[in-house]
Amino acid sequence: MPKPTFPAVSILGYPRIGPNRELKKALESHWAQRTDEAALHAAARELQNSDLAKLTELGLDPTDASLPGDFAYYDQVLDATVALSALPTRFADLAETNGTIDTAASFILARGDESRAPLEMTKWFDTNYHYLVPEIGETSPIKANALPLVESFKSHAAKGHTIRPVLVGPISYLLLAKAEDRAAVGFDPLDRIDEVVDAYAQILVSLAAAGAPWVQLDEPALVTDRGAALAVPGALAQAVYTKLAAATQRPAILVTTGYGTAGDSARPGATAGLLARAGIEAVHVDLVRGAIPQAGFLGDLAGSTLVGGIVDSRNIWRNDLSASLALLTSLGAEVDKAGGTLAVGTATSLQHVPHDVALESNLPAHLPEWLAFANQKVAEAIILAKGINEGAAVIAAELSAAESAISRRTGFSGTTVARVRERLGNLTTVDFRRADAGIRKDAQEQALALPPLPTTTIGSFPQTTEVRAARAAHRSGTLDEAAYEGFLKEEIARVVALQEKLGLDVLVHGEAERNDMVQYFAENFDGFSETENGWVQSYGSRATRPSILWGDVTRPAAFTVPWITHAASLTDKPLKGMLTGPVTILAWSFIRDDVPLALSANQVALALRDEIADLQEAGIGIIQVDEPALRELLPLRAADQSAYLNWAVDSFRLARSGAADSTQIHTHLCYSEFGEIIEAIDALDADVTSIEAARSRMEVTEDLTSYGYSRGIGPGVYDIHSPRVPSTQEISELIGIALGSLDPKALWINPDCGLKTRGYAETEASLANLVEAAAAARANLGVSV
Ligand code: MET
Ligand SMILES: [Zn+2]
Repeated sequence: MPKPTFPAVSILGYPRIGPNRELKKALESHWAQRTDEAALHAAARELQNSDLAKLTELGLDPTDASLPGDFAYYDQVLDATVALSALPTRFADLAETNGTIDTAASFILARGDESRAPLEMTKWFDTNYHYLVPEIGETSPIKANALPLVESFKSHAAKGHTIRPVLVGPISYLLLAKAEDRAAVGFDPLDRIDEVVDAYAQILVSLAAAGAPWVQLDEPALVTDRGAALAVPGALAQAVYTKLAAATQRPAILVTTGYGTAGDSARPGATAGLLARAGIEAVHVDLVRGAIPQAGFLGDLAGSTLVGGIVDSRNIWRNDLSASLALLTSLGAEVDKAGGTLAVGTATSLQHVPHDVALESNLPAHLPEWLAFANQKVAEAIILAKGINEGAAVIAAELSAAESAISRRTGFSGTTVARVRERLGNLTTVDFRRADAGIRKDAQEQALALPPLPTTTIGSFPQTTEVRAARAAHRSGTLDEAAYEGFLKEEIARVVALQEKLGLDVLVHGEAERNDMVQYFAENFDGFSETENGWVQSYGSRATRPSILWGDVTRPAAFTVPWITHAASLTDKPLKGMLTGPVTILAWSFIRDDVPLALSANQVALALRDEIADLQEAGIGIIQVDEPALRELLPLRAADQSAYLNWAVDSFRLARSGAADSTQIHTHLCYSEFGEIIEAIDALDADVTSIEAARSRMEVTEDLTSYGYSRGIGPGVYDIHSPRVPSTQEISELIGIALGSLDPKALWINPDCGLKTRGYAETEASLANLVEAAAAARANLGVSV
């Protein structure tokens, strides 16, 4: 029997939060017990219906499974945990009598309860989306629960939408999981693949019985080093998909491999051929981040469809339709030769981009025509499918519109700024280097005269309702410039007085003027713009609004200096100036696709370098350049990592190398495990590095010491992610652990991260304990101040 052909055009997934963040509102009011579960389901269903109606209106066929059924209340990996009833042992009591996980239980997995921490959250591949990490042990249950998928399919079918249920695939699910704490040493979640595959096979049968013609299994983990090794001939992926393909009575299967190149990167396309020969009907390749399948590697596609993920779903730029059409045409010829059919799709789910450019009314005039958010991208995929199937002439108007928009983008005055390019061109190695650490240390000791084990914070203080209200009022024009400035100055004075009262050694201004540590910089640099409604899901009900970097970066004027010098004028203690580093600014913005990222990083670095010079000039002797996202952009394949780390580290060094020997440069890292990139952290050559460490009980301190890191280090002594106040005793213990491997002269005492999400009550109590624990540690060392 010939295999069914996949629709000529589809998308892998669509933003789930709603154009007006409807899902956020529905979830949060349910969690706050303002609405019951039925109301939540109704609101979610209404949002899904309107999203599907929108996709249909844009031109996806509602009857042939072109519409992705990728809805998730919280997270797609959590939904796979639900589909497998894979309750971690520590949550075993949440199981229904038939072993399944219901909606209420899934929210406890996601958010924890009084007695249990939630599932760990971690970044989804190299994106800013966070998924809930499955915890799998030798005996944790694995039992198919197709009901939520079946019900969703049926209810949409009843409304005329034949969706294609989407599920994280079995290999990726287990590769994204971690072993339960209680599992035996050496146990690997992948040990349970056979049971997981059996459960998937049962889910497929249930979906077929419900009438689903297609199902989508996402296998992005096949693009990582570990997964890639499983996606070559004779390895696990072949066995798993041969087994699933052999399931009787199942929907046709699309396997997707977004975020890079699946399998052997020297043989792009080979994994698609392998899965097709295993009996899978459609295989997707990422043509944006992954390598283009080359002649010969696809081998025999055995009548399958290759879905070419040509529309970038990680970024917001309008597609260069002519280039895409050319690429698809030549790929189509290869696919044809290999005995397959080419269809058009997106590189990954569109969950990483906002809904619609049409929702923006405040962008600078030149920008909208350069952009494509999710809805525009759907239209682009449809146009490209038309182009390859009916010929370029049919889409001539769209090709030429895209071409002229792109040529206006290239020619726009801010896209390439000669003086910025010239300044970059004139850089030499000297611009990336400071004097030896030892020389700097002596100069700083003289200039700053800090006590041993200096205490400090990471920068932000609680962003109270009043702070947010004042910012909103300023934004909307009801609070004028002078009144807003007055408000912020008072807020800074309060924060400085509080730190003096607490007895902290190095003070900060508190960051009340910043809505967000990246957006604030984007607003003050030229080359960036902010959206009004460009929300992208970060995790659960949370969304961020990344700025858009569209041009060469310049700094019209000093902008942090007034706030920081105001703070400094109110105290005799040293005041630490606070900046966000180049990598983090880029990681949390939409970046350019017309220049290398390293070039943008150095442009941001130069803008920061000028700000640092101005801060120093204004008498600020300590400056922190935060790089919490340094680990996040690390490429998925080891072979690509050192090139990234080189430019990332260089951009940091460029930003701070204008500082005098006596100016103490700090950096701050958080949000992930940094063990893997210790060498790069050392290469940043900051005078002091504060780093998240409390939850891992100072693990990183030892890693750093054994690497030979010898400059200042502030491993966080308390976790700021919850309102819990750490006792003095607890903090003392962590300080003790740090002192076990560190030179006391190098140790700083600080929390894990900024305090902006905390309230004042717990902040004051926690910092008081921190100061007390530091004093006790000094006394133990036989020093006092
Ligand atoms: C995510 S890192 C945050 C650093 C920033 N300076 C703050 O204290 O909020
Ligand atoms: Zn942080």
